[in-house]
Amino acid sequence: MIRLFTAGGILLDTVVAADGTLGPRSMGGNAVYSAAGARLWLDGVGIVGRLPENYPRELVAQLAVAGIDTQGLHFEAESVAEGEWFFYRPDGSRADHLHAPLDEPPPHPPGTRLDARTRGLLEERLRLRPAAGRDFASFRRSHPVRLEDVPAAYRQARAAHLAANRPDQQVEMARGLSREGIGLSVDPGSNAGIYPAADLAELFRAVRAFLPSERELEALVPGFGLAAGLLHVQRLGAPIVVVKLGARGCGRLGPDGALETMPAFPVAAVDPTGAGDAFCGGFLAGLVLFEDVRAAICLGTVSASFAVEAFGPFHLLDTSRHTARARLTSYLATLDPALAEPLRPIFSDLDAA
Ligand SMILES: OC[C@H]1O[C@H](O)[C@H](O)[C@@H]1O
Repeated sequence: MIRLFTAGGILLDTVVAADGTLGPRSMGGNAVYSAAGARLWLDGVGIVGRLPENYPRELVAQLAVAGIDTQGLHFEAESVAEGEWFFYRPDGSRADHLHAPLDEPPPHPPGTRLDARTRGLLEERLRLRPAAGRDFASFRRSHPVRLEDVPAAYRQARAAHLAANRPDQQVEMARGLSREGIGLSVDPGSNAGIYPAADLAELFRAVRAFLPSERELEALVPGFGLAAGLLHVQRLGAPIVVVKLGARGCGRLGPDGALETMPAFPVAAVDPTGAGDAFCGGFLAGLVLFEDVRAAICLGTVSASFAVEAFGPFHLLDTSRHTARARLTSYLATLDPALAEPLRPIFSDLDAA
């Protein structure tokens, strides 16, 4: 039985980490990382998305072996010629919209630590090269995930996470799924600043939780800053709003209206790709299990901590629930006791999940 599903992109990513390490080409995409983040806590997690005809079938099979239901994945007749590349900078920012042909071997063996000059030249080369065909971003614009992609077997789910998608279809999915009684979390992604106001109002009416990054919140309500931005978005109608702050954790307005932040779990981060998505999946799993926002934040935080420990989603996907629970306990120990103590009895229910 599907309890929760995620919908969004399924891509092929290549990452150059902030320390210059070139990662292997990996399965990526916001739907994958958010599903992985949820699966860490729950069985019955499905994924909905559209894939190009030439997407490696073995990666989809690997996702299924890791416990994600893949009947919501649909292959299109069209192929993609170019994979995504991301370059992280030491300050945590990322250069994206960079692509290279999928049929070309990587310029250096994965695992190579590129020095600053080599890395800069590679980024520049990818930026300047003419496109050799369809990339994943344009594929997703032509083939957005749609409401009708959600299989009948998923319509009984308690919850769904709508990862960044073409805005018209994200709103359409939110409208349709909320009418069916499915509790939704939504990540606007980099489209945050381009939603027409009427669509945003409709989106906020349909969702339970709105989960932008700091940059996306700023794009939605420019110049407000965190606390006032969160208040403004909440007043627009989103019942729960949590802003993702990257390595600084996340924030929301507490019951007294003041900004309450919760830290990230400190790990040796290898690749931050997908951390925000993994947080969203873990967060929604937490809402399904506990109906408690702080508890949901803890689960999202732990999911994100595993996502950043390796390149690609399979380290997170291969993490056992036992290991996740142990990290949750360690995370609680990093929190202010006033915050942590009320959460301990809530998490004792995790054994039954
Ligand atoms: O944010 C992480 C994911 O979304 C992007 O679309 C990348 O593919 C990446 O895997």
